[in-house]
Amino acid sequence: MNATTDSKIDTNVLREGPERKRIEDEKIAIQVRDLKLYYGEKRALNGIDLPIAEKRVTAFIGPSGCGKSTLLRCFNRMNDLVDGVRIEGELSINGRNIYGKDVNVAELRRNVGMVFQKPNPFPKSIYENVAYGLRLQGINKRRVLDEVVEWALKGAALWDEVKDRLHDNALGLSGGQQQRLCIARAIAVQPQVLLLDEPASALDPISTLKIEELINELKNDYTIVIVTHNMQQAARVSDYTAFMYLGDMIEYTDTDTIFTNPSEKQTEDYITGRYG
Ligand SMILES: Nc1ncnc2c1ncn2[C@@H]1O[C@H](COP(=O)(O)OP(=O)(O)OP(=O)(O)O)[C@@H](O)[C@H]1O
Repeated sequence: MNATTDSKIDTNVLREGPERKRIEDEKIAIQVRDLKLYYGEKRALNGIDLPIAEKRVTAFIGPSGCGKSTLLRCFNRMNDLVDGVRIEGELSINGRNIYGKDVNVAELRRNVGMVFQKPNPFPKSIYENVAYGLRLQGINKRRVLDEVVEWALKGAALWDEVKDRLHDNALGLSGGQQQRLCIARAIAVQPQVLLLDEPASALDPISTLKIEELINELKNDYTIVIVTHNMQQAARVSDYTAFMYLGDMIEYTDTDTIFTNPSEKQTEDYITGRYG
């Protein structure tokens, strides 16, 4: 699947039926208010307002450099690790401002898992990759770990492929399997929110499909936010889509509407491949 050339949206992949989702009817898991982010002097996010619905998939789309990953990384304070970053505004998860003074960032990251573009398993066994977060929490009981490892690998649709080689090195898995392992590692600690930064961009079409099916399953239990360059993918997997441009949130609505009847010309130009 080509991330950049499939700009024509097959509307058959969009949900059918008269009911369109409305953010007003949703329980809001993450609230972003007037969020500004500066890398040194340069402003990368220009006052973003965005409610994110619980147990839904929200996609961020937009041309390269518009701030999608920067915004995603605000949700688990990954930007704290970048020198010279300054953030203004508010970002609450389940009603709690995650930039507040009393926030335990390690705990926040446990609660807000992240999967990156390039699969990044540790050079350890498949089993130990999944058990890693639990061991960090001091959980070492074999029986508990066995159960969670199996549950997470099943949740990530990888169990059947690896159950007979749990103690093999994770680096021996294919790229698509490694990415599902990273998803298993992320869900093993049972976060509430899962951030996916172009999780399928390095994968072949079959692995991509598996990841998309998995996202569909996972949204029963998790609030998912995904950055993708692939608009077919955004249309297939997400309930809500935000189109960003040069650090601004241009349009945010249900995915069906954004791909069939966007209200902003910039959105339309982007999804029809006129720029980006
Ligand atoms: N660590 C950093 N230091 C300085 N500027 C940065 C840093 N990371 C990102 N930027 C800048 O912030 C802006 C937004 O970048 P970001 O990576 O969030 O965009 P994006 O929409 O995710 O792009 P892409 O689709 O190419 O991944 C860009 O102008 C980028 O150059």
